[in-house]
Amino acid sequence: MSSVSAPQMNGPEELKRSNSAFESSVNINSEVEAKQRALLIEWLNSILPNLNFPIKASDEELRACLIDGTVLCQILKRLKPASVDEANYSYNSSMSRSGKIARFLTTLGKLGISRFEMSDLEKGSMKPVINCLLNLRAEYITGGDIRPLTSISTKSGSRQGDVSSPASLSPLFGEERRKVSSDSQFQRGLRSPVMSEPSTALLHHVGHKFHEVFQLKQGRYSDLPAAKITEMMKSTSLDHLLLQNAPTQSLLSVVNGILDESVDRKNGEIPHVSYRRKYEFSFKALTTLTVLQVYTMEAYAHLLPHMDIFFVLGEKENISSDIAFVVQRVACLLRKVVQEIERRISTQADHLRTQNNLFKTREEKYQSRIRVLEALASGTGEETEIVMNQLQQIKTEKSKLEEKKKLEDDDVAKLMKEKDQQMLENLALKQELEMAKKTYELRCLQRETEYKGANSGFEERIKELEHLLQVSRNKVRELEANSDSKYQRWSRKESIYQSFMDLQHGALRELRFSSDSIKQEISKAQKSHADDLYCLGVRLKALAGAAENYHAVLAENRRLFNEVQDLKGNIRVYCRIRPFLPGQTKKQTTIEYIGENGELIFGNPSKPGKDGQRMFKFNKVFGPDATQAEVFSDTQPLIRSVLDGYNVCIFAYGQTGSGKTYTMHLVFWILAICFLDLHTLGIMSTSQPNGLAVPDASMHPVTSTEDVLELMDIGLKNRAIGATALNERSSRSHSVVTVHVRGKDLKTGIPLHGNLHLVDLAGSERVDRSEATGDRLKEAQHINKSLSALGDVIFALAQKSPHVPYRNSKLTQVLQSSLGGQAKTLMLVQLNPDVNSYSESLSTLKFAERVSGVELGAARSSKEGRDVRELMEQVASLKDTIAKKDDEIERLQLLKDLKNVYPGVNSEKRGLNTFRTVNLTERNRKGPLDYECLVGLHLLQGLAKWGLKLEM
Ligand SMILES: Nc1ncnc2c1ncn2[C@@H]1O[C@H](COP(=O)(O)OP(=O)(O)OP(=O)(O)O)[C@@H](O)[C@H]1O
Repeated sequence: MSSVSAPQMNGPEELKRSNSAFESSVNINSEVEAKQRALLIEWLNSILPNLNFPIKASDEELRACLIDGTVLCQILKRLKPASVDEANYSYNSSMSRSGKIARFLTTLGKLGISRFEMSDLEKGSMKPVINCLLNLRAEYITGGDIRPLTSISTKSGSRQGDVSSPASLSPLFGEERRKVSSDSQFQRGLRSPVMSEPSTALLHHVGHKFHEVFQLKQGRYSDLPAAKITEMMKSTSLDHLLLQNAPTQSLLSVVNGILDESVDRKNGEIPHVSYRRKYEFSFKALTTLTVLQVYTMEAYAHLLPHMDIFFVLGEKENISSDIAFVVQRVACLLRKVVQEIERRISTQADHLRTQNNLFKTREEKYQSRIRVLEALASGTGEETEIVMNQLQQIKTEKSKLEEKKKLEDDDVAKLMKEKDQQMLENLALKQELEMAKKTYELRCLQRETEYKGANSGFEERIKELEHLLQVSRNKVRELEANSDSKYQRWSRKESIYQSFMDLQHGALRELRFSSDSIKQEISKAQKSHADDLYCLGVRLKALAGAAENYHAVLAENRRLFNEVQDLKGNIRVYCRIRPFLPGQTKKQTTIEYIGENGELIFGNPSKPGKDGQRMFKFNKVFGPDATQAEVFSDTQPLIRSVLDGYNVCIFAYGQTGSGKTYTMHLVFWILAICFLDLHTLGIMSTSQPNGLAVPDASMHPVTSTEDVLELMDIGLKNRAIGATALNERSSRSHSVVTVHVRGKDLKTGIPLHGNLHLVDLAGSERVDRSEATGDRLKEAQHINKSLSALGDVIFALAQKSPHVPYRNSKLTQVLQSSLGGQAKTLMLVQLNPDVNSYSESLSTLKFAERVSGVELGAARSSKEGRDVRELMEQVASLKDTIAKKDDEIERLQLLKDLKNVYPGVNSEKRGLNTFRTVNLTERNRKGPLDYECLVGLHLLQGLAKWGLKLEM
């Protein structure tokens, strides 16, 4: 550095030139870019003559030229045809744009030339593209002639006579033509009066150097020895520049170039925008060398923080030492520039001081001359005075001019200051504006994105809403149509209802009127009705009393009728119809009608109509629903007459399985005293001393119900029972229970003796139906024979035949006293309603009909001394009583008819039908006779105990 001579500053002229250079350097980058672009276009035109691209084309025009990749391919084809063959590519129109560009970039990569991105060619700044192509140019060109890229390594072999190369090579940079060429350009730039001109060349040159350095970093760096780098850095033209005593602005341009290159080559890793802005700002503001120093230092200070990036990259690629070297070299260069600038500033200061001294000396010289002239002037008289005056005038003018000049200088300085300040403010404002613009753009972008997002959402929403609106409009239309139609309907209905209401109101008025009149009528009717009701109540009371009497009279009538029957001596016949048994499936009945007064219509199912019907009449017919109690209540008076000393015989007759035992069962269990199994009896004697018709029969005194039951058990065990096809437990024998009652009339002391025969006959059966065989057949034949004998006896009695064949069977012998004497006889005819038993039932009914016609003669009690006349009188009085009762019945019948007209009177009927349980003990005490009849008492008490109710 000591060898560098001080720069020759030509005072204000140099300063003015510096100022203009500073101003022009504000646009240095754009100018540099324009020149680089022009250089590139010039080169392109030279290697591709057909291109003929305008030199002053803009970035965008250049982009349009290069973007389809064809020109790039042509460049490659021109520069490196081998690459086309190697890759076997054909650069023709069929290849896609991106394919061509990619190929170009690949080839660049192979050549170790830093590439641009595809996006750089498509949009944004074209600077990376231009730099890349300039690098390509720098790799091989010498003045528009093609140097094959394969010979890049042998740079010394490049052609002489490049347009850009100087005539003579610099002694410092003479090793490589390319470098010499660049350096020569630089030197030429230094000699140029325009400051920007050499700076462009310098920038390009220094940029090229840095490009090499950074290109090594990207690709071949590791292959390059450190010594080579040192050599490269040493070979920079900066030292030369300093040695050439280049203007300060040139130095600054060099620094600018170094910084630009370093920043550009950092691939955007360094925030060069802010750095450059600050740099430019400082650059523009530099009006003095002091400021220049500040700028340089600041630029350097800005560069330093980014240097660590080199180290980071270096560490990554194990090249830290080399990078560090590069950075140190850069720092060294910058330091040199700074030192040079400092030196020049101090030199300028010295120069200014020297000039100042010179001006002062000159001023003193002029002053002394003035003084000499004054002295001369004072000694010459008038002329002198005139001269003096003139001199004085000149002096005044001069001082005025000096003052004016001073003022103007002050004004100029002030204006300069203001101008600088204004510029600073402008820059600050521009910066702010830029920032604001960018922020605004960013916000605009954000807003636009948001707006787009929101807009699409809104559009969808609007569509939905429009759809909904449409739907709701349709609905509204429908609803309107509906409501219209409804409104019309309703208005029609309203008018109808209105007229209806009017009618109704009219009708209501009429109704009210008629209701009032009806109310009056009703109150009248109520009054008369109450009167009628009162009368009716009175009548009803009378009727109730009469009805009660009627039933009492009816009962009495029946009793009297029975008594008449008894007096007549007829055998009473009660018919009982068995219900269908649970197992019977065919439920076709032969019984067609059962009357209250003993009528029975028996029908033949095979002969429907009146032909198949036959009517029978008995004393009483019990239907299938009749209970045991009902049957017993009708037979009970007959049993009671035993206590009056009468002989009573009750026997059940009917086919097998028709219910004989069922009916007699209850009576047997209570009344039996002696139980004779006729089947086991031997020959009977009719005149036994004990009054029994059956020999071997024993008499057992009983004092309680238990005694009777015990005797019954013995009898049942002795009775022969067997199963037939018609009855599972068929009684295979006749059974007779005889109750002997002995008593005494307490008034007269006359002894009384009555017998009760309860006879359960064995069932009559058709042998073919009962499927009896063997012993059963013999039994059946025997039974049928005895029954037939009974039939013969009955027939003889009915015919009033002089001979009654009692002796034909044991049965008829046992029943002789009951059938032939003055006994009260009741035959219970049992019927099976099943149609299969039609013929048996018919013969049973015929037999019963014959029996009912048998007159046994008037029954007589054993009360001795009662003669016939007395009995006849009794009959006569009874007939009278009956006649009276008949009258009474007629009267009551009338009342009954009246009651049917007024059914409300029925509540009284219940009292008439009430059953009363017989208090036998009390009755016996009140009765005409007081019996020592324990058996009868127990018998009836037993009935009461079993809950039987007897209608009295
Ligand atoms: N009124 C009735 N109510 C309910 N079941 C009855 C009635 N009459 C008879 N039966 C039933 O019919 C079946 C036959 O009755 P029962 O043995 O009394 O006949 P039967 O005439 O004595 O026969 P058999 O001459 O063969 O001894 C029995 O199972 C009995 O319980």
